[in-house]
Amino acid sequence: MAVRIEVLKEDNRTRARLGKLHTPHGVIETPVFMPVGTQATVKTMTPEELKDLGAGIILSNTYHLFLRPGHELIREAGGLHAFMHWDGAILTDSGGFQVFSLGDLRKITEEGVEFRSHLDGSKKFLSPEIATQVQMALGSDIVMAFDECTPYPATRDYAKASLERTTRWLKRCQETLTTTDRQALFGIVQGSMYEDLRKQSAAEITELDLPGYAVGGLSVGEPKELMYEVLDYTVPLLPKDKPRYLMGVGSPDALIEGVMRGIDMFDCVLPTRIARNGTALTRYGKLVVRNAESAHDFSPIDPTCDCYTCKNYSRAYLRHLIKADEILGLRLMTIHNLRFLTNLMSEIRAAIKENRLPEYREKFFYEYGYLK
Ligand SMILES: Nc1cc(CSc2ncc[nH]2)c2nc(N)[nH]c(=O)c2c1
Repeated sequence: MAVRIEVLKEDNRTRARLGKLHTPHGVIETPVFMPVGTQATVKTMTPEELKDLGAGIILSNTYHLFLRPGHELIREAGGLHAFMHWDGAILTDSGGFQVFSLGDLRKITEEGVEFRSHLDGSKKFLSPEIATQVQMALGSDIVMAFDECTPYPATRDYAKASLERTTRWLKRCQETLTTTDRQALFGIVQGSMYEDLRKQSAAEITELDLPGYAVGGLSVGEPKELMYEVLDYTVPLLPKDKPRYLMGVGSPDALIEGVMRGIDMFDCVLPTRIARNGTALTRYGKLVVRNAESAHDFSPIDPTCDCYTCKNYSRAYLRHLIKADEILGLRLMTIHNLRFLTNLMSEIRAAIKENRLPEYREKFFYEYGYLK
């Protein structure tokens, strides 16, 4: 069954949409934040805990699983859903981004990318064909095209050559997929921070009439205001009847700003990563639980939060666990941060439904400390 979005409502004052993302592994309400499970696990969480937290779709990574344990082993296990005991939806990133940010990059050619594994330094090669075949072996519900995430900053010439190669690579991904699997392929718009290049990339990508489109090449170190500016002119170029996915975003404020600009899907490693080093997300801003100020604080991270951690544990205890490098600390902090984000997204969906998203943003930003 194809991946498709059912847009239930378009906000009357912003570009926000309320929708349902239909996938072979369930229907997910949008806008949605997708937890990241890079190595076939959302670190420290069992699939049952993820479901309890409200997660319906998670991300995993071609690059990592290709290197270890290998996609053939996962195919042998019956695919990624069976291998990791997750019956919700899975979106897999194509590996391009990770090669640039993780592997010891050797070189990019028209054929693909040669690199050295970050695990053992051995020479590896990923191409649009290989990245697509890996994702088919994993059996993911949403397959991301093999793209080059144009680094920031980039010259116009580099950005133009890069987006044009990404388009050629997308066509090779599409040719690799069978007709049925093509219904899972999302294209990725590049073009760095140049409006005319974003227009060109969007035109080339949307010509292929894919089931969904991602805005790539953002959240790569540029100022947030610049990211929002690029979204302002890029998102309207994407078809309204297809899901829009902003890759690698983000923090609570960026999630709200992205929804206002018409984004349906988000993912970011930060919430789970900062949880493991003792930082909690709250509606009042970030709380660094490991700091001394929490040592004698026997209140929960956030008294308004309904998560298992906030209902049963104090900041003092969490600080102790994190300082003592206790595994339970990693788990309790992750539970809180993921629940915070699923609650944030459901509050955003309610605000869209009730025509009060701009007011919700104002209130959130004021409480969160963004509007002094
Ligand atoms: N910022 C950003 C983040 C990611 C990783 S998204 C992700 N993969 C695994 C977890 N999360 C990107 N991935 C691709 N393929 N292209 C991009 O332009 C891009 C940009």
